[in-house]
Amino acid sequence: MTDTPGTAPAPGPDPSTRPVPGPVTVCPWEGMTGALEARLTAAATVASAATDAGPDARPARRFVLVGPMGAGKTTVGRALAALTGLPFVDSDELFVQVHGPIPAFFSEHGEAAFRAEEARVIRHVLGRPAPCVLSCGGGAVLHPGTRRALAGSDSDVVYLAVGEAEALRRVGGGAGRPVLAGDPAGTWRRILAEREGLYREVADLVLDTTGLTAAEAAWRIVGDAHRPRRSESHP
Ligand SMILES: Nc1ncnc2c1ncn2[C@@H]1O[C@H](COP(=O)(O)OP(=O)(O)OP(=O)(O)O)[C@@H](O)[C@H]1O
Ligand SMILES: O=C(O)C1=C[C@@H](O)[C@@H](O)[C@H](O)C1
Ligand SMILES: [Mg+2]
Repeated sequence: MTDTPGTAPAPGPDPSTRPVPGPVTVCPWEGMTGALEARLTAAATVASAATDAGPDARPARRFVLVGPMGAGKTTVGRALAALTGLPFVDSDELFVQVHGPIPAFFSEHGEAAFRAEEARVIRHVLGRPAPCVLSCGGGAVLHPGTRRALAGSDSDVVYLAVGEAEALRRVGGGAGRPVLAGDPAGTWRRILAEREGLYREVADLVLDTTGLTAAEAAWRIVGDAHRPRRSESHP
């Protein structure tokens, strides 16, 4: 922020030593005209061709995966994309492409700025009429705007659940996941308790991946996709 001419500068610490405040003010997603835009545009073209093909044509779906760290959203998402031929989008991977590593962003800007950016990229993807597999970050459902976007989107939202012991085996010591820093086991349990209701609230399908391979989980999701979606059964 700059000072208005004629206004005395606000008292406070030397600005050069102040930490950089969040949130980030530029919207980098709108400038992302590269691989993401190309993939979503191609997928939208396929969807509109399917819709034009006649009343019996079945447009491709969009799958959105939510759930806690270690549930396998990224891994199962890739397997599901390979199985269905849909483009794969991972909100954490997009975040890293734009902002660099998540732990560094957390320390510099804080969690609130991360959530705001995460919500922005998810809304950007959901705002397109493009079938795809979208894997969300573990805490994406915390943002009310993301929950609204999920409820209003024509997507199959899948809550990938996982038992605590298996999740902790999968995420190891929590490397690269700043919210688990310090006490991965205790923190994982606490945040699941805080978020479980939100995962269930947005989900059309709950799938426990404990003991399943990623490929098996992907097959189960596809097998379930003939069911009416939540938005269809509760208009
Ligand atoms: N079904 C599975 N069986 C065994 N290992 C798995 C399975 N799914 C994922 N994994 C492994 O667990 C680890 C975490 O998986 P992944 O990164 O997909 O989780 P995530 O839900 O995307 O987590 P985050 O919320 O942190 O992004 C990876 O090493 C992955 O290979
Ligand atoms: O559950 C969480 O809060 C997070 C999960 C990861 O996917 C990342 O989005 C980030 O590390 C935060
Ligand atoms: Mg992931």
